[in-house]
Parts: sequence; structure tokens; C-alpha cells
Amino acid sequence: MKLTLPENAPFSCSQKMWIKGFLDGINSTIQQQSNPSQPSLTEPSTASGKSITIAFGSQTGTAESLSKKLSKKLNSKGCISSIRDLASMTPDDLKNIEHLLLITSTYGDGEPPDNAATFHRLLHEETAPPLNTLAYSVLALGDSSYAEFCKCGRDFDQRLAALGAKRITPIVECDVDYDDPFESWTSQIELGLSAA
Ligand SMILES: Cc1cc2nc3c(=O)[nH]c(=O)nc-3n(C[C@H](O)[C@H](O)[C@H](O)COP(=O)(O)O)c2cc1C
Repeated sequence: MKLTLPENAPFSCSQKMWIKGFLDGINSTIQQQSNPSQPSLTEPSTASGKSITIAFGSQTGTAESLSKKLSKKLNSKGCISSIRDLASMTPDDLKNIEHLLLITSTYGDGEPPDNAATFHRLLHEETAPPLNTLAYSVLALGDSSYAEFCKCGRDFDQRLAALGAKRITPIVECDVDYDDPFESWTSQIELGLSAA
């Protein structure tokens, strides 16, 4: 059921706007009660208290600076996030991580950035560990003028799933202008972490 104001209701424009806002609030409550699994926009974040590792693969600093931005945002919501350079990580480290947010660019002709190259190679070897206890999401930076668009991020996303890790949210691919997709990914992450 959705409450609406008839077009010909005898109210002024500003009165109609007020009533419409009032009805929208009631409609949102009705929808929430009939579908409690849907998170409410006004509900406090239950991502709070979660321990999160943000790992970055970056050649010229964009993924690294987005990692810092994300970390600040998540910490302000009560999460405990730490940032790791992929150059300092091995796939075995992922066995001790519950929530991984991986932000990476792609370089060369679909190659990982230098700091992520070893990790990328090791993760794709047969000796890579099973990662059934890991929940993750990937933000891939790229440029669609290259043939191998966002290849490194796609590789990580698929390989982590193949090793048994669960996606918190689907991969988000950014084409040159990354501000909006980054914001949208961040919002999805906050909701996804609440459920993870
Ligand atoms: C030399 C060079 C090669 C690149 N190769 C690719 C590529 O193969 N695929 C892609 O999607 N983006 C490619 N890009 C775009 C970068 O991934 C993109 O600019 C990214 O935002 C850079 O992030 P970073 O500063 O964290 O490294 C390339 C950029 C440069 C400068």
C-alpha cells in the first residue's frame, strides 16, 4: 500500500509539498514493516565495531588516497580499519583477516601496479590458501580507453571468490572519474558490512 496525495487536492503548493513529505515518511515506515530484511536508511550502522583491512594496489597514489579516505569514513562510523600496502602482504595474511576491502588500479597492458604484482602472482598460484572465512569487496580503478579495463581488480575479485571468500558487495569498476563510484561503493560497503 502506498499513500499518495490526489493531484486535485485543495491545497496550496507549499501545503502539498509538506503533505507529500509527511506521506513519504509514512510510506517508508510501512515498507520497512512489511519487509524488515530491508535496512532502514535511518537505522544506526551495525557495521560499528567491525575490524576491517583496507589493502591497496597503486602506481600513482589514487588507490592509496582513496584507502585513506575510506578508512577515515569507516572509523568515524565506529569500525576499526587499518590500511595495508599490498607490497607488504602475502595471501596467507588473508587467513587472519575477516573483512578485506581491496582498492587497486591496473597498469601497463592489464597488469597489476608494481606494489601489487607479487601478491597478485602468489594469489594466483596453486598454493594459495582456501579463504572460506574471508569477506571482501573490490574497488577497481581503471580507464576504459585501455583494452584490459580494470583487469587487476577483476582478477582479484574472481580469484578471491574462487578461493572461497564471500563478497560483501559486488566489485565496482571506476572509469577515470572515480568520485561517484567510490561514494556509491562506500555506501554499499557500509550496508554490506552490517550484514556480514
Ligand atoms: C601507463 C598507464 C597504463 C594504464 N593501463 C591501464 C589498463 O591496462 N587498464 C585500465 O583499466 N587502466 C589502465 N590505466 C589507468 C589507471 O589504472 C588509472 O589511471 C588509475 O586511476 C590509477 O590509479 P593509481 O594512481 O592508484 O595507480 C593505466 C594508466 C597509465 C598511466
